[in-house]
Amino acid sequence: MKLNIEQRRIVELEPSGPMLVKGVAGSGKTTVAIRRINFLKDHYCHEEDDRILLVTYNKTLLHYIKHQYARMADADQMEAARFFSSDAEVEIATIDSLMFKEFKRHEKRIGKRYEIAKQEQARKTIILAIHEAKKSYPDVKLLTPKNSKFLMDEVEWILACSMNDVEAYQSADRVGRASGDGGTPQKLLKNSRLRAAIFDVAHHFMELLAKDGLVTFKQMNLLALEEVRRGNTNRYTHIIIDESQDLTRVQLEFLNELYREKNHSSLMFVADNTQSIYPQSWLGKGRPYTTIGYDMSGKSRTLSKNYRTTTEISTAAFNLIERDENIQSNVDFVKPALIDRHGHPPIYRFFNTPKQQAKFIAEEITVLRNDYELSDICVVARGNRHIESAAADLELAGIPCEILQNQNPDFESDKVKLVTMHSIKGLEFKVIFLIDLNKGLIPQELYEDEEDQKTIETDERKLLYVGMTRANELLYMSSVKLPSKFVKEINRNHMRMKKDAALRPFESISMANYQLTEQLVDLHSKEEVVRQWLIRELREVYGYPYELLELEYKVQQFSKKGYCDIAVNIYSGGESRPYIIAEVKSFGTGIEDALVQLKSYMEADSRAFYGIATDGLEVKIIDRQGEEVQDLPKCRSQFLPDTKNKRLYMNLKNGRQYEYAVENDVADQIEIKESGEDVLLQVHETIAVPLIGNVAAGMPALASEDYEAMNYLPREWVVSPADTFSLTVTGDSMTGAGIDKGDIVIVHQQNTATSGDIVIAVIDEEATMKKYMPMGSNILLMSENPDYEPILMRSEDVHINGRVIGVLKK
Ligand SMILES: Nc1ncnc2c1ncn2[C@@H]1O[C@H](COP(=O)(O)OP(=O)(O)OP(=O)(O)O)[C@@H](O)[C@H]1O
Repeated sequence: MKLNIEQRRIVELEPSGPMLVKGVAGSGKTTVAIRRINFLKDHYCHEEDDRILLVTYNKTLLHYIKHQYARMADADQMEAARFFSSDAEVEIATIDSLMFKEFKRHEKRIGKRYEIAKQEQARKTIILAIHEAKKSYPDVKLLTPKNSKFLMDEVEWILACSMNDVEAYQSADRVGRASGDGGTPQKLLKNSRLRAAIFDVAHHFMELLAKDGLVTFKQMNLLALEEVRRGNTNRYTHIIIDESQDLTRVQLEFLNELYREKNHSSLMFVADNTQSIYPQSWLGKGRPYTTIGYDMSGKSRTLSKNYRTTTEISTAAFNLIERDENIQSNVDFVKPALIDRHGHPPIYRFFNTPKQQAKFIAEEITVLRNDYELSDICVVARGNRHIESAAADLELAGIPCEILQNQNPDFESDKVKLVTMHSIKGLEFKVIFLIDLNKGLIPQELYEDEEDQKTIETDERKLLYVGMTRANELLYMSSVKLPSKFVKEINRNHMRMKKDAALRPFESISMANYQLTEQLVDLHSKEEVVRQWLIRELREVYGYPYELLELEYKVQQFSKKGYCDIAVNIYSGGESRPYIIAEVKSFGTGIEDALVQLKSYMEADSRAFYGIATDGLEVKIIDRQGEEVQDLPKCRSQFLPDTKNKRLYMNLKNGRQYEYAVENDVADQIEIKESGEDVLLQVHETIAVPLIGNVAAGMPALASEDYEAMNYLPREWVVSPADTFSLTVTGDSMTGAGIDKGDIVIVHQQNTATSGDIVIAVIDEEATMKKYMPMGSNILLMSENPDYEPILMRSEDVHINGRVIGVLKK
């Protein structure tokens, strides 16, 4: 892979202390971090004690990065220059393992062993701590076991941020907590009695745990920080911190202690705040780097091009976060730039039961095996429980799989991988199944207080964003029972119901927006909502106008009559006939019966080419042989009724006849063919000829704007556009010349005529159309209809108004 210019610049940047690389998901931040190791090793590790550390957030990412680094190292082996690189030590480790090591040193030094408190122990202890604090703060209402979750989170935050004294906590900005913006009072006011009470809870909590020889993870980190500050640990000349947006303040301070500042040293923070998914993260909440002692002005670089996912997947993922004010307003927010790589939009499916979801995944994977290795596929869920149950389902379906949290995962094993949304951060797979996107599961419903709940929803939204942006090529999303509100927020245009069909996922349509209601018998029937959704898809996605759709289409089956839910009628050879027929069932009730019905209708009326059966949840499209096909064809212009106004034009100037067609709503777009020919003649210029009345009415002044309509003709058909007008034929005296009542004659205004011309002549103030035959000083005006006698007039009694140069037949 060739790095882009900005990526290469970052890899090869001259070290000068702290720097920040921010970028969108998939922009190559980790790639750059890995490549930079070798660059630093080759050029900035010339002293004996120079060491490089790449820190990752979690174990899965660690294994993944080690796997990538090993691959890159293999490729690099071949480069001769690398034989001369330094032997500087490179360590790739998770932040937890680094801190745990230090914690162990701490234990050893003080000769005491701690036990990590289990969740249940911590929960019980916080309740005891609340009771203790209540003794000093009886007036603080929040101090009740009912709020133990809120208080536990706050205590954890105090520990994660190393708020050692109450003053520090009293003055801290509690970014990420309910701010009172929603009109409710802000709970955690600075310098408040409430904060003092919470700090007291934290104090009792730690004291109570200590009595039992217990510590929490956060306390363990504090002890590690204390230990590393003693200065007996090996330090690193270069530290690269991947996913730094997720670290707590204590973790960041710890890494700062591990950093050995030299003239050629560097400390690179790699971050994407849009992927900050932990409530206790420090920088990810938008805090400036100055809060940890670094001034990043002029020292940050941005990567905005997403190389990982297709434009379609990126667009849907971005749609999920773009409405969240908290995300958009973060100081380090970077808007993704899309690369021109297209693929399937995310496929979204909804299921009534977990079993249906499991069946769908297994079936889909079985088909995907034609194009993908099992190791390309990863199933992702919000929590461990769902991952475990999905793994069991896959095993049951005979699909080998492996949960990635396990020690030393083998990324290349021929097994489908399963992982939680938190652990998939930083990883990528060609195919991702995001399962159980259910109400209550994502966002988790943790707080009763609406404001508190809202604060965690931004992190939860980012978590789903992380999951969506892991897919290289295909992203499946699914819900069981009630869909997550996040899924409902993604614009339906960005998702599909099936991999190879253009149908968007089901969406319920309100009755006020029902279409073709004049054809409906029962607006309230359960099936109607599914039918209306399908009508909308046929209209908006496949382009079939409502005029082509017929509801309750009658199908004659021997002696029986059946009524098909929708027929899409198309026009062919001027005739209308069914092209697609559809059977719908009430939402989620299955499509087996619908398919049977559909097939019998298609057998009875063999004109339909395609059938579609759906219950809004499942969909099947079949051809007239009953075979399943991937998609319906889109509407083509030849399916529509002919909207052209076709007429015959008799050109009296050259004696030829033409087929004249004009689009109804674009009158100046005319098509001309010589009669009987297939080839369209080129019309270089059209002119508008006013229709100013009818023949019997004579000819009003041409200048009058009071004409009835315009007829457009090719310029070459007339002599002089300014002297040309047209009249509607009222009588039948010229039928023999092919000019009938209702036709339009095109007239060139002139006072003279030659023998045989058809003219508009005025006799006794009455206009008439006749054939002009001069006979000495007389003129014979002939009809082309044996019912009418020729009229012989003296020349001076006949006034010629114009000559008919063409006839536009009715
Ligand atoms: N210049 C490039 N050309 C082609 N592919 C690239 C380029 N840079 C990165 N990639 C690919 O894009 C994908 C994402 O890269 P990487 O994992 O480094 O991104 P990231 O910014 O760390 O993503 P995230 O923050 O979402 O974990 C990888 O498959 C990587 O190989």
